[in-house]
Amino acid sequence: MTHRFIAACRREPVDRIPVWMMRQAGRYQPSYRAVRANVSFLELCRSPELIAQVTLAPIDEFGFDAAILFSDILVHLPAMGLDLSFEKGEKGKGDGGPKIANPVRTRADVDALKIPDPQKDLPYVLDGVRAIRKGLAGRVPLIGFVGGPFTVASYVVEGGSQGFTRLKTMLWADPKAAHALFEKLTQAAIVQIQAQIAAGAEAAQIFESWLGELAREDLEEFAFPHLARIAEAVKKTGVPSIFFSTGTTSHLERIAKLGYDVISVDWRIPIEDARARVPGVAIQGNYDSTLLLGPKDNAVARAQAMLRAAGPRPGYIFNLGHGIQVGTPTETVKAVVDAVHAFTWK
Ligand SMILES: Cc1c2[nH]c(c1CCC(=O)O)Cc1[nH]c(c(CCC(=O)O)c1C)Cc1[nH]c(c(CCC(=O)O)c1C)Cc1[nH]c(c(C)c1CCC(=O)O)C2
Repeated sequence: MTHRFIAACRREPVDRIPVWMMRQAGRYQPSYRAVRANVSFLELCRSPELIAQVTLAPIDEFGFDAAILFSDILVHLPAMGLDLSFEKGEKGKGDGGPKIANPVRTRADVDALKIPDPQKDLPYVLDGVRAIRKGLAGRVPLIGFVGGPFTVASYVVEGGSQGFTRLKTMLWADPKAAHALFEKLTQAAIVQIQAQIAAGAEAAQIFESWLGELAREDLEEFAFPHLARIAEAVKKTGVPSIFFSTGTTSHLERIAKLGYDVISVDWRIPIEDARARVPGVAIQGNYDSTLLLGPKDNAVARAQAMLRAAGPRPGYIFNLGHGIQVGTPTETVKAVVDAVHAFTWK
């Protein structure tokens, strides 16, 4: 029988509303922090056994309807020739953000980038996918993922989480270099997502988190053509595709034409508006993750209100508008997941 998460991606009727949460494996969980006490973030991403362990933990703990591969949108950068590390954050707060010691600034830097070979360069990701599928034993589907070209480029050009000014300046000052960079990052995304699917991923999410930084004409020139190619590549494999971004709901109708089965929206749009504006795709979202930091009863009530607003029409997946935050109480996550599963319109 088709699982309710896959059914919702395809806009088919479901027995209960499927729910998962972006970053559902992470530092808000004591079990994750225990694993990270002994290994760095990149060591964790490179161990198939640990990948499987941390991916499965939130499924067992909260009963989510989908698992998401534990990895990162930047894991392939060393294979492209970039010196990636995750900085140590403040003591007791885990690692800080990503750092790239040799960021891409010129056309020559772009030309030097290699396209990764997932079998050779990222075997631990694919072994991780296989280990997760084994551990899941068919309980819920596994989502594979890659970063979108604009979002990955922002780290590659800025050298870390330092905004978008350098990358956007490159668009105007050297558009040929920018196009060449997006082209390489698109190819890298396609080979990775295809390899994850071949290894057993049953859906694919594209994290284009920072797309809302671009104006419409720049989206048309530098982003949408690449994102449509990634959608096309996933479509050929037969698994459902999910497109995630933030700050982009003013372009929702256009994004719905990129070829993805599901569009993940943030909390800046009422969920009923998102569903009404693009009835030809499934919608995922759009709960404000900060609500999970507040009182549990309010978090549950707001989840129920969102479901009422989303309405009974097939093609809806409960998720957050962006990732779950450090400090989120696990009891609140459990209460919200249970409330989604208990919800009916009758
Ligand atoms: C922008 C981005 C990155 N990585 C990712 C994105 C896009 C999604 C988004 O917008 O939130 C994607 C990502 N990163 C991670 C996942 C795992 C799957 C999941 O549970 O959703 C996914 C899907 C684990 C992670 N990726 C990272 C962590 C924290 C690392 C730790 O354990 O200390 C996790 C669990 C580190 C990371 N990785 C990245 C940054 C900026 C940081 C530092 C910020 C932070 O610490 O939260 C790059």
